[in-house]
Amino acid sequence: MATEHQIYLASSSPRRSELLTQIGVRFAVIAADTDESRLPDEAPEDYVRRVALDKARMARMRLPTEDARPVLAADTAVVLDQCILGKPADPEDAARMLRLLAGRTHRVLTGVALVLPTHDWTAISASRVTFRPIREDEMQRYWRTGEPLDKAGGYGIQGYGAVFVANLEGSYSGVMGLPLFETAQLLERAGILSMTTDN
Ligand SMILES: Cc1cn([C@H]2C[C@H](O)[C@@H](COP(=O)(O)OP(=O)(O)OP(=O)(O)O)O2)c(=O)[nH]c1=O
Repeated sequence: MATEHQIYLASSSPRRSELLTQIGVRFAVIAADTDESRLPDEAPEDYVRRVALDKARMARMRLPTEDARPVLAADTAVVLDQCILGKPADPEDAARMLRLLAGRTHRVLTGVALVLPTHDWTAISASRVTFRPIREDEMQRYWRTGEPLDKAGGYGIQGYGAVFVANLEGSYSGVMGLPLFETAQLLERAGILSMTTDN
């Protein structure tokens, strides 16, 4: 049936849904609840890969076994000097993050996982983002837009946060939360083609 979903997206992020829609994949959203704490000495790349996989596996476990459709999940981290900046807790935390990022280059890593009944596939997208210097009053105003709250590193490249981005090397969709090149590769390996409605 043409309208039936091909995969599940284990994510509450509206950005991930938006990005997956962009490449024509038919999906149903399911919850992705997992412990996102970092293990001792865990490299940022290993962390995003593991958390993405955990999200997809946990969601897979809640599906009926006879439903063999793949589950996709992702995890995004903003990394500066091997430290991971999560989502800001309050305006002070958001300003602290922007002070760290301002006038410097940081990395944005997104791990993607596709879990099928018999095997799992993962991929990582790594980008380098350079911010221009940011004034204190801009930080306060940016917080009041409401944008930083639910985003890793406290900014959204797809929103007002774009004005801070002097340079991007890598994947725009990866920074936004779902790298479409890597995601499409995983889906194609699983026999799911985007840009078509006949599978
Ligand atoms: C850096 C950056 C992050 N983000 C977002 C993407 C992710 O939603 C979020 C990182 O948090 P995640 O923990 O990766 O994801 P999430 O909790 O929002 O959603 P879920 O686990 O249910 O899939 O930050 C942007 O939207 N734009 C950006 O420029």
